Amino acid sequence: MLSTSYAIIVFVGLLVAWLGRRYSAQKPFRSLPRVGIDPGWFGQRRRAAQTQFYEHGQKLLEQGYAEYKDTPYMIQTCDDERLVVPDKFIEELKNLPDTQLSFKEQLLDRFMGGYTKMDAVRGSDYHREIVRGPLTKSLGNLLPRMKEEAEFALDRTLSGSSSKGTSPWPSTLIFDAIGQITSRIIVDESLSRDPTWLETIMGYTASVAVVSMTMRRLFPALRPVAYWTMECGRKLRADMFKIHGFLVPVIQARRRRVHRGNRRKEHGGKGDSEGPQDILQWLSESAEGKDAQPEQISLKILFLIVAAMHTSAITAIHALYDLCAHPEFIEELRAEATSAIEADGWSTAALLKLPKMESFLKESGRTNSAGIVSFQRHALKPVRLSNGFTIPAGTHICDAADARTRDPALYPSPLEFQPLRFLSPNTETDASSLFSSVAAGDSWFGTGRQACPGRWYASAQIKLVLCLLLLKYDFKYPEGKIERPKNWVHDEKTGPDMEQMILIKERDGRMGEGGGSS
Ligand code: HEM
Repeated sequence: MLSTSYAIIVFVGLLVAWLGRRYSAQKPFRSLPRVGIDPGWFGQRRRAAQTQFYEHGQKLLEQGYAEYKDTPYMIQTCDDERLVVPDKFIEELKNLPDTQLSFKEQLLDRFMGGYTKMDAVRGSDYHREIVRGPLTKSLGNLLPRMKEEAEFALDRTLSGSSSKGTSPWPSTLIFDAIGQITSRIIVDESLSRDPTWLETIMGYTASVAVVSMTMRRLFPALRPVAYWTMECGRKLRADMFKIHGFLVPVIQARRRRVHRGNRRKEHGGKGDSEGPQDILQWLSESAEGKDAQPEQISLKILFLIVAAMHTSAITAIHALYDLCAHPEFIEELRAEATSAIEADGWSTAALLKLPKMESFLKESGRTNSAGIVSFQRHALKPVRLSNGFTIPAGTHICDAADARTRDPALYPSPLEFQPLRFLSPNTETDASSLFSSVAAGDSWFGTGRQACPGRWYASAQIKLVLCLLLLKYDFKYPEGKIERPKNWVHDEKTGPDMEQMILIKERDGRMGEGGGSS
């Protein structure tokens, strides 16, 4: 009897504490408007609200964008509740330090960093600094290598499928080219062309996506069990294990080489000349303490693979689809690329003389959002907005980037694809007209201080692949297909239809037209 009363008292105490926590967590947002179904005080309508967002998130955010220009509003997404911040406030937030508004923390949260091991980048920024520093600064030196890999991969994919009498999927063609370039930039050794390594790094991002999506929908207490028992968890662990198995011996061998060189120098001999110029080396040289352990370096490479590969490939696939849908523009871009490369060779200088391509890529980015929200940040400290509202610590914020791209006040005739919409008369001096620029606030690469540090590399890589395609190949949709395929939208993600065919042949006619059809 006594123990029953005791249990009831404990239960009521816990319930009151839980209600108190929920009340104080939700209180700051109660005065704000909301779009979509309210999940309710006890989360009793959360499932319905999540399903609504999964199916109609894009429409809901369009509604929010139209109705709330001056006030932040709440929305239940497929995982947490978000505070959507209208454009008006982004200027005041975009340059806050990541100790206050953190891109990384929200990313690790959404991508289940503890399970996917992406949390290896928590607590240090070597990965970001390597990309922003040595990678970007070395672009000029890296370009010949990038071109070699792109040509190798395009040729491999096209000759492979032409020998089977088929056309490759454009998505396969682009993923192979981007994957091969990135592979060599990560590790400039024969490993970069090893088929098992390539297959593993290319499949790894998909494994991360599946695990994080699966885990996010599970009750937190069930996640550890799911991670160890579900097929997607097993696949992710196997991918990571294989990638470590490839990278760790390379890191160790390089360190042994440096060590031997240093000993030779100590004894008056000659040390080794400069080490390889690749991401693995830059990370190994700059990381300190625990971060310098080979497994930790390998985990940081895994993070960069997720950040770099899929994003770049999807951007290039969109661009290819948009080009096929605007064949009249192909000749214009081809002429521009031809004259830039005739003048400066295959160099970064040439890639900066493509004003039409820059505008075209920006328009392709505008009309094919990377996701329906952007500027995703986790508030680590409270932030006071100019309208007096304080964003509490712990809030996940975002902006309605996709809805913004169709705002006629910002983009006249927003539903029309205008390849030269962003053309600037002075591309060479007007950095904001470049695809890599985040100055105008409408970039694929994010906003402000924590915008993508890989954007210069990504832009060079995509322009390189497009130039190669334009100069060496003719491509078009199969007969009867005029418009580009519609993008899919689920949850907060969108992407191109991966199964659209295009016909592609070498321009000198050596390679026969593939047999793909729509
Ligand atoms: C077209 C390809 C790419 C797109 C569209 C893209 C997009 C983005 C976006 C939107 C962000 C978040 C920025 C924000 O919210 O303001 C980001 C962050 C990041 N990106 Fe990219 N990215 C691309 C390619 C790359 C490449 C090639 C690399 C590396 C070589 C890279 C490395 C990173 C890293 C390390 C971060 C995290 C930065 C941080 O922790 O503050 N990205 N990217």
